[in-house]
Amino acid sequence: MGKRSHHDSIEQPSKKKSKSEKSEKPAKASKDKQGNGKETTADYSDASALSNIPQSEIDSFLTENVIKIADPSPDAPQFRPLLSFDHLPECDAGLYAQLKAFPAPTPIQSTTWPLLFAGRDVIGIAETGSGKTLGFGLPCLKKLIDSKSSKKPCQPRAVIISPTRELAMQIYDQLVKFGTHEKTRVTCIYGGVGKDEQRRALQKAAIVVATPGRLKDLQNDGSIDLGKVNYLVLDEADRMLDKGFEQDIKDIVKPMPVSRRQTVMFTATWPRSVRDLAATFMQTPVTVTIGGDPSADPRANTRIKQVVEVMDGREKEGRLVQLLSKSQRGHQSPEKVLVFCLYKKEAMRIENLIRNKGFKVAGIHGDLNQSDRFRNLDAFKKGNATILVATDVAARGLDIPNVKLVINVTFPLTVEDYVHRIGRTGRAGADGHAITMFTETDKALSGGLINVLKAAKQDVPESLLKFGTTVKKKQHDAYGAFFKDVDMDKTATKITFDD
Ligand SMILES: Nc1ncnc2c1ncn2[C@@H]1O[C@H](COP(=O)(O)OP(=O)(O)OP(=O)(O)O)[C@@H](O)[C@H]1O
Repeated sequence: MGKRSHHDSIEQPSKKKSKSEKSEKPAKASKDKQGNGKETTADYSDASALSNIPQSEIDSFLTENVIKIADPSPDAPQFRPLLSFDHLPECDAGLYAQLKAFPAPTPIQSTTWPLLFAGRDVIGIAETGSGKTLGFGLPCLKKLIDSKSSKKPCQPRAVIISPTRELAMQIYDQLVKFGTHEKTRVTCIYGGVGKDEQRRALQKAAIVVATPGRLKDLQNDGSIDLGKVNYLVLDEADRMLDKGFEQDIKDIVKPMPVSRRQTVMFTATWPRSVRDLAATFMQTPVTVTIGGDPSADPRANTRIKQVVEVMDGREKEGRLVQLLSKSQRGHQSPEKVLVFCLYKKEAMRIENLIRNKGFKVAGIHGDLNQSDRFRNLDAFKKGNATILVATDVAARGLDIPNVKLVINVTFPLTVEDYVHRIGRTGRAGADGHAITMFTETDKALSGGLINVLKAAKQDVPESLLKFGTTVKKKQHDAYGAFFKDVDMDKTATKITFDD
């Protein structure tokens, strides 16, 4: 059987056979145009150990992991997913040393790595906690290590943009951990702290991880020149493309050369509302989806047990204390619990309530200064505080070990945000548990929530069904950007984005 026939099981344009299918030669991306109008310097082909694997094994891998690869370039070379770290292309500088801690690439890594090594633009959609950071991070480091680029000051080659400061730091930490030899060439810039040290670090940075506001600031005052960027990542891409960030992203991307830039977008949720805008930043991107149809409703990680409790708003605090007592006092060591609120003022009130009940609690929201935000998150990571009360600033991307339970005290503004919030538990193959308090004021989102529950084969309570199953076409232009239209806390302040 021809080695390319695995495309039968994945979404591909049917018009023509690719060049590699016709020749039956191993697929290879080179300095040639790739059928997508882009010049790349990538040189990638399947490793011989990978080429020798029977096609049936590749097909089983794609089917079992429900992997879809949609490539709009029929003539572009196609590659096999990497089934093992042994299938990675050669690279100097011990880039792969830290991978020994893991048994194998996760499906999103297996499938997107070859495409990224080959220089393609990629949209990667996979459940929360499935290793997307290394999915875009490892090819980024490899590109840097392989390049013989000059080390001009303040002209980074790669930019990774993240919606929050904590997530930017987490991505930075991962890159430094894997790219030990390049660590001095990676830097992280975000708002809420001084600019001078960041300007100094930019002098030798080849990879910059950043939040959009501070990156734009430093770009505007001439501290950074993005004209040589050839690898751009939007992590949490749907958030980065929503109305709250759209203009910043457009401004940041403007000086980056289109023809040589590889653009990469990763997320767990990919609503229709951002897809057209995404296309304007990319050139014939390959869309890789793990675990389901990208056009369906947002999908939660199926290892998370989701429970929705419909109640009156006045019952929430009593129920919260009850749940926390069970998780903190019924065990030898208290479980780590993440409690989500919608508003900053609400988060502060709930944090005080929990503290007054004698639990070890910390908080994270936009009204805290940055050092408090980092300190409190760290206390939770280390277990010095076993409960963290957060706004949606902690909903996306944060990889906190051993969070056993997520409690949503107030439902978020979108079902996508719900999927990200509960995704703070059940990471990297672990099981998780999420309990959501749902009131009549949230009923506009009942249809979307019901679909998320059903898709993950979770129980849907009768009391939730009563609110209706209709899904509104468009919920909000910007997740978390608006004041919720509910008079539950008059002093609550709007959730703002990070700079
Ligand atoms: N190949 C692998 N095998 C096992 N664990 C892995 C592998 N790659 C990464 N991980 C671990 O999985 C955890 C989750 O990874 P990561 O934070 O990248 O998830 P994510 O998909 O970006 O999640 P989110 O959608 O919430 O941002 C991390 O602790 C990471 O170290």
